[in-house]
Amino acid sequence: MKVGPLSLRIALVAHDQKKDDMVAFAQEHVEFLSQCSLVATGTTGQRIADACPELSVRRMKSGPLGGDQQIGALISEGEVDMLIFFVDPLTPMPHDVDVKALTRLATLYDIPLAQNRSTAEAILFAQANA
Ligand SMILES: O=C(CO)COP(=O)(O)O
Repeated sequence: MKVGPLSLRIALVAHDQKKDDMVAFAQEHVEFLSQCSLVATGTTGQRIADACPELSVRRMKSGPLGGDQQIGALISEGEVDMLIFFVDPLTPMPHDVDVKALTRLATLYDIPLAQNRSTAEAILFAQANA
C-alpha cells in the first residue's frame, strides 16, 4: 500500500467490544497511519498507543466523559478529514446521544465515516490510491 499524505487528519474511536478490532486495524495500517495526524477518544487512543508505539495519537477525554463531543467539535471546526468509529451495535450506551451527535457531524460536514472495519479498509484503500 502506498503511504498517505502527511496532512490527512484521522479521528479514531472504538466502543469497548470493538477495541480489539481497532488495535488490529491500526497495527495492520501502521505505516499509513504513521504518515497521518491522529486524534482519538481516551481509551481508544491509549490502546492504539500501547499497541503501536510508533504512532503519535492525540488523546481526548474518554467517549462517555465528553470525548465524542470533543471530536465532534474538531469536525465542526474543519480539523478532521476522516472519522473511523467502530461502533458496537449490540450494547446500549449511556452516552448514546453523544455517539449519534458525533456520527451526525461527520455526515453533516461530509467527511468519510467508517463505522466498521471493512468500510475503514475501503476508505484507506481509496486514500492510499488517490
Ligand atoms: O465511548 C466511546 C465512543 O462512543 C469511546 O471512548 P473511549 O475510547 O474512551 O472508550
